[in-house]
Amino acid sequence: MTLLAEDVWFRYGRRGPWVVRGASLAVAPGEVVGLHGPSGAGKSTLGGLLAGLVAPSRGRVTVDGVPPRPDRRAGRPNPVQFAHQHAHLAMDPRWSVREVLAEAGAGEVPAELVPAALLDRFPHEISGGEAQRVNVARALLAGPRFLVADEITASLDAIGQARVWRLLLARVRARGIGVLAISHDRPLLDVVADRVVAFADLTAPAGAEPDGTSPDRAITGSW
Ligand SMILES: Nc1ncnc2c1ncn2[C@@H]1O[C@H](COP(=O)(O)OP(=O)(O)OP(=O)(O)O)[C@@H](O)[C@H]1O
Repeated sequence: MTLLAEDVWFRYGRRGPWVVRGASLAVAPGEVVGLHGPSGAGKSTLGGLLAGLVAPSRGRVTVDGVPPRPDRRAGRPNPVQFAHQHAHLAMDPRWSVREVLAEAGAGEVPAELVPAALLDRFPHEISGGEAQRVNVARALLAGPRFLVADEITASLDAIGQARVWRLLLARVRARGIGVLAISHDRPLLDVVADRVVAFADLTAPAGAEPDGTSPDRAITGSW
């Protein structure tokens, strides 16, 4: 079972600039792949495509040959879970942390990620770093085969980052979960990932646009 993007193109709206331009990428079970690139390059968009949150305009994203999506009839969550960069936005503000986690799945919640004192608080009552840890715990509770981890420790200090990654890596290695770790922090990726891919290296050459879109409208990293 491999998470696979094959010649994936994506743009927001029918006439927007291409944000993802012919990207191909594979994540194997148990592998941690780093995705590095400047702010605004399109890393989160590609992460969302790999998690099935949005569909490619062209190309395919598959897990074991089928697009990643939940199987609602069988009650199975999406095999590719997405831990969102903007953790607060990914939580229902009316739900306590306990409810957010219970909805994801049953199982032990690592206290190092979510201390018991946080469980009965609501999203607006926890910090950005705490919200990121709740989101990581939630993604793990869903029992994923793959995890897209989008800047999951950006709101944490260095010690907090190290703790979350140590715990996460131990769990994903034990369960054979493949991870796409997205960050603009290259030194962090060099430590946590088995290999690091530069977003720019996933970009098709100018002139390869499927419908002749002018290359100068393509986004290749805005900073
Ligand atoms: N929903 C949207 N509608 C229109 N454009 C969008 C949308 N989401 C993102 N974009 C644009 O797509 C481009 C890529 O955004 P994306 O969030 O994927 O980049 P990123 O590399 O993850 O950036 P960062 O590191 O700053 O999070 C940006 O120019 C952004 O403005």
